[in-house]
Amino acid sequence: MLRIALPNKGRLADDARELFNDAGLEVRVRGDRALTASLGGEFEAIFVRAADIPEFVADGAADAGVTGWDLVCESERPLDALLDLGFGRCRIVVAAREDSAVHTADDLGVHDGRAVRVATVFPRVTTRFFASLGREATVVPISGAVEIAPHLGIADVIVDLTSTGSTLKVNGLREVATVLESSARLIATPGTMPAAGETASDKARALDELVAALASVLRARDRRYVMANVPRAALDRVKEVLPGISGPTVIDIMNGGTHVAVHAVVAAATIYRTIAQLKALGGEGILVTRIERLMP
Ligand SMILES: Nc1ncnc2c1ncn2[C@@H]1O[C@H](COP(=O)(O)OP(=O)(O)OP(=O)(O)O)[C@@H](O)[C@H]1O
Ligand SMILES: O=P(O)(O)OC[C@H]1O[C@H](OP(=O)(O)OP(=O)(O)O)[C@H](O)[C@@H]1O
Ligand SMILES: [Mg+2]
Repeated sequence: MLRIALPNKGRLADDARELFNDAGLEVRVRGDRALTASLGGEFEAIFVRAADIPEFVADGAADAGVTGWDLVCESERPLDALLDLGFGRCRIVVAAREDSAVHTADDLGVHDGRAVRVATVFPRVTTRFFASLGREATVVPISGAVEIAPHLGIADVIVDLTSTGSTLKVNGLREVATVLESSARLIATPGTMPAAGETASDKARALDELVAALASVLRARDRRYVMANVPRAALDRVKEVLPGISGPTVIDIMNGGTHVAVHAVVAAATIYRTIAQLKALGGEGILVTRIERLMP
């Protein structure tokens, strides 16, 4: 049995569950407050706080887990990061009061004759960041609502998460420097994956299957399957528009005359341009669909 720690609530919980469902590992919980669930086959989930997941996985209480890279870094535990899951994108930043004299990392020196005071829920990441700048800092550990600290006079700056920037703005704070870029990761207990030449244990094989299943869903998410009827005479130029994985599939159309059908996997981000280019080349009956999974 491979035990996977998933966030029980908060920013990462819904996306993690959706990803596992899409990968065919359906989270079947016995009610809202259940702490464990079967994911089918040899997988089971435990639901815990995102901040505790690095510890649980490092200790082997769970074999794998989904949590933020920020929390993995803060834990300072050795962990195998197996996949960037693409959601929970945010940054840990240094922020100062809008009316303060701190504008860039260069201004993070001595304040009123003493080291800068930094309020944060990330004391270790913060300590490492200031050490990397060669600056002294006094870390003021706080467990939440950090944004208020500079206004209470208990800190000069904060180190906290931001994504849209609206929380900083609402609290009269200005971003000064980026400390870390974060997103959700699949992590595993070190040593679970077999090294080259080692025979895989049942756990290692299950973990390998999990990584392959999640990766195939992530790969599919930013791609689309395009089908179109195009003039045979334009095929060379169509191939430039539809590179596909190994070039587009070209299919004869019954009574298609001068037209053939082309199918290809393309980038979702530029699909609007692909469609416009196909149209410009005489493409008709253009159809775009989502892909559930994509294995290279
Ligand atoms: N604004 C955000 N945008 C994107 N991802 C975020 C954002 N805030 C947090 N995250 C990610 O989600 C993780 C968990 O944050 P979340 O807010 O769910 O819990 P928490 O505030 O740390 O703890 P709790 O609410 O359980 O006390 C963070 O460590 C980070 O990786
Ligand atoms: O840049 P923004 O888009 O405004 O996001 C940043 C905010 O999001 C997180 O808090 P969250 O909303 O998770 O609330 P919490 O403090 O209860 O964790 C984080 O701690 C920031 O306060
Ligand atoms: Mg939060």
